[in-house]
Amino acid sequence: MTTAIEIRNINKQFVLRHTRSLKEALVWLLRGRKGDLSKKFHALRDLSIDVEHGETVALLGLNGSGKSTLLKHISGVMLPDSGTVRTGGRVAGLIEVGAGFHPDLSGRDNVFLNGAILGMTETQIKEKFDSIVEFAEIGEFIDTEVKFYSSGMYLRLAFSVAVHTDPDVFLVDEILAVGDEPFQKKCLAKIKELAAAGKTLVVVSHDLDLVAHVCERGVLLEHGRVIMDGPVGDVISRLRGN
Ligand SMILES: Nc1ncnc2c1ncn2[C@@H]1O[C@H](COP(=O)(O)OP(=O)(O)OP(=O)(O)O)[C@@H](O)[C@H]1O
Repeated sequence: MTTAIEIRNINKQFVLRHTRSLKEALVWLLRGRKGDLSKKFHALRDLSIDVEHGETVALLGLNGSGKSTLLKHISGVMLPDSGTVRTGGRVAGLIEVGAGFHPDLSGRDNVFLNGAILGMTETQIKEKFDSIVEFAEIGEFIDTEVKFYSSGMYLRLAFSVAVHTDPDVFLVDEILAVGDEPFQKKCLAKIKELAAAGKTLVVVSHDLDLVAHVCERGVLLEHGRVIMDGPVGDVISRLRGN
């Protein structure tokens, strides 16, 4: 196996904007703007992790532990303040449902837009278009502007485009939550099909039974650090406090 994702010592801080009183702002100005009026929050701390091609990894942890932030770094939509992120092969997936979709364009146009963003050529998208629409079960709504879609319809189309890009690394963030049950089952079957075909999966979900079903490896985050990395069952047991 070769490395699909190589993350070395990444750090990410967010600026927390606080509303300051006029007095505080005045004192800050009179002191020559010394210090920082905003506070910083360390979301990822010196985090390193390697994922081999074909591994299925669940990112686990309590709310705010940094799972989604880490996934955004793997996808490249976020850059670390320091450290490096390297990925091998095509990376696709669902991180924020609807990201990469333009609300004023139809579903059809968005398939072409999103497909292109995910690295497909126009010919490839044309070839797969019918299959994308069929999987999404969007039917006649494909020519409706996506701003009129329900969150489930967004998810269906976005998921369908992502799986049709033939990704080497597939990222999934808590997306199945907005789909109805039959579609969740269909997505899950597709995700397992990708895993069986040797694709690399990184999944963020609070549905521990689901991740135990889909992933073999678990990575537990706490305050932006990896505190456990091992078989998913062991990591889930720790998370559940067993
Ligand atoms: N763009 C941002 N600006 C400021 N703070 C942010 C931003 N994105 C994330 N954070 C903060 O970073 C921390 C980690 O967020 P993240 O979404 O990665 O957590 P998570 O483990 O995925 O949580 P959850 O289980 O609730 O989805 C949180 O405290 C969050 O408020």
